[in-house]
Amino acid sequence: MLPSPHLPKSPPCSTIDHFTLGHHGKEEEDLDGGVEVDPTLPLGLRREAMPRHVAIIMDGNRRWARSRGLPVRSGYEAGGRTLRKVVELCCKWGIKVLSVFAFSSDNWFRPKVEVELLMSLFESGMQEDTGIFLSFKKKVVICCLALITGKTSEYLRQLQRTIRCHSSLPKVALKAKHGLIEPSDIDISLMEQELQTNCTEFPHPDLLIRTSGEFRISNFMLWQLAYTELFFAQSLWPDFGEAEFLKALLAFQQRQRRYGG
Ligand SMILES: CC(C)=CCC/C(C)=C/CC/C(C)=C/COP(=O)(O)OP(=O)(O)O
Repeated sequence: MLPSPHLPKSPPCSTIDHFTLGHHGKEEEDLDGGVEVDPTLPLGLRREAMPRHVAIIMDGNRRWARSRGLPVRSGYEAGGRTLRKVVELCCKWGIKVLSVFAFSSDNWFRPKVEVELLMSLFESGMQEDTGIFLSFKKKVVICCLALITGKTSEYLRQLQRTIRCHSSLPKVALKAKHGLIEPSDIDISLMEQELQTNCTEFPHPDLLIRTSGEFRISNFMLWQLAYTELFFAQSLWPDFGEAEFLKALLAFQQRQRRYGG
């Protein structure tokens, strides 16, 4: 991965990279709560061709706020409301895993007040009874939580009954350093075993959506996105709604996936 021009050698502290929500394989049948899968899908959408894992770069929250003369806080809050709706739609339409790019290591260099605001949004988003992830109740898996400090980490510990936290960082380098594997053992299949998204049934996103008219994947899930179909939406994330989500899914269902073959 190319180093970010803005990123110093070590970020001020470890980071939430993304939230991945989804079923944890075999436990699926034991789970209760949450939004029921709707037996009927919107017109044109085919159940058998639904992406199992959708990833989203929720871009454009601050621009949304600025364009309305609102404080940045309002943009993130509106973005949070959009996420709640999208989580519900995923449950309803039978999308099993959703990953969202919530906070990248570069985001630590935003104004302190913004960082704190995002952290507090994550906390409220994870409230068991009211949070954004409620509709995935007892089905939530959070990957890539690396040593979050302070209140947020304490909060996450309390939620472990319903939310499974995975904080493992890639361990391949350490294994090699400690002589547990030879450098020549490091191949694609070994790297695949270490993916943090392996805590879900479907570690690789089928579809990536980025909002706000930007055509980049930035540093989001670079390994997992190798064969992912990309969809770029013009709307800013707070304006992204059911119609545009549907458009992305319909476009995905038209794609021919060849995986390089
Ligand atoms: C619980 C939970 C996961 C809540 C999610 C809250 C949320 C919408 C987070 C988005 C974070 C983020 C850094 C987005 C990038 O857009 P930007 O606003 O930086 O975009 P812009 O500056 O390009 O407009």
